[in-house]
Amino acid sequence: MELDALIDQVRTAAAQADEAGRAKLLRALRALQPTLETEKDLHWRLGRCHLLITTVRLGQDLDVFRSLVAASAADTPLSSQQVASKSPFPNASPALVTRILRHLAAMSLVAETGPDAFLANKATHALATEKSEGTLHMFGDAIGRVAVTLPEYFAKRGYQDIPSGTQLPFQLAYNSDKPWYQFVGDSPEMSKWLQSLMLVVGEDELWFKAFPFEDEIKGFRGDTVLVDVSGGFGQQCAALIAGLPHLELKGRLVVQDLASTVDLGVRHEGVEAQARDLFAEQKVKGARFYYLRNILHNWPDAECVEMMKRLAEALGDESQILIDEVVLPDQGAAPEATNMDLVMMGFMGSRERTAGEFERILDQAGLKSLRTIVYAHGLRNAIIQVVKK
Ligand SMILES: C[S@@+](CC[C@H](N)C(=O)[O-])C[C@H]1O[C@@H](n2cnc3c(N)ncnc32)[C@H](O)[C@@H]1O
Repeated sequence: MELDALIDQVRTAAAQADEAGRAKLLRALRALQPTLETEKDLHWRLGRCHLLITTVRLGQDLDVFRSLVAASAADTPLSSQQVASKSPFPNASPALVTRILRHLAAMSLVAETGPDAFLANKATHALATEKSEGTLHMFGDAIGRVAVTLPEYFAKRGYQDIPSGTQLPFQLAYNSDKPWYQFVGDSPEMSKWLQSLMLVVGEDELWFKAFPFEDEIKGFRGDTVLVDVSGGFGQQCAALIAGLPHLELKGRLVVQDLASTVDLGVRHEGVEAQARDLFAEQKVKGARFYYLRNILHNWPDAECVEMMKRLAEALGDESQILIDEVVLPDQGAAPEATNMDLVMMGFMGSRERTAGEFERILDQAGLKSLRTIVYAHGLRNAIIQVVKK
């Protein structure tokens, strides 16, 4: 009974917490889990990892989450047979769908309201969107495929850290010679998955709510307020326009990316899209901000120095660079960040970095940081404000 009261207290605290409180509680509960688990529990938990994401992917392919969300709007639970019949594959086996739904319910990703009766819960709603489908293709198919090659890759190479290069776990997993971003550029499908992932990882906490954007652009006389350097489909520019409407940023924002990304044609009103390679001359000169979000972690140090030099050459008197990246603390990094570090290693031979590691890159490019503002509680993304030395 005492335990029930305690669990209720935690539930209430979770419901009432702000973003920082929520992240703190989640960290504490994660840390608590291994102290509660037996050896067997631990092995079962690890043993479920691969199949969990695979089952979600199967559920998305079969529109399980979308069907349950629609059923929940009418408050009418669906059976496995009904879920199977609503899938894009009318011959899908209800027996297979039963197995999938049972595991999803066991993992609290759908609600089981009775024997063979299912509805949506909070997680189901999150998994029933196009961006979630793209994100889980990335996490499940692409990242999963690279992840399972790591033991073989490192065994063959005597467990050395990856310096850089093109013979990475990604190439082994995909049996390809292409660097990751060339591979993405040749695959519109993969490109959309990647941008979905970028959308999901960046949508909750907006950097310009913590960074004093409005104050910083006061008195700026130039035309271009911000160039989102390799900004994908321009998600951050769109968020700026929507989040700070009174600043009238339309027409003063530029998003640049590889031609293959720009050619996919996703546009936002008031945002100019330009094809530009990161290592080519920056033709937009003297913008107030050159903003790079999740770019440096894609590249080894030498390439980072080169791309920063190209930006340094374009800086005017009022220009600055904003690097939006995870900054790893010297101790106690978040699991999202350490996970992403290993993903970067496997796909691009690159890494997440500490403040000191960023500073060394900036120094070699003739730049220095003014300050660092941490704005996201999960990944602990931060804005590093950079000027010429
Ligand atoms: C991790 S995504 C980040 C996208 C965006 N900044 C965001 O945070 O949502 C990396 C981006 O770099 C782009 N990219 C990769 N190689 C590039 C290159 N050589 N030149 C320009 N852009 C490149 C990709 O197309 C992709 O949009």
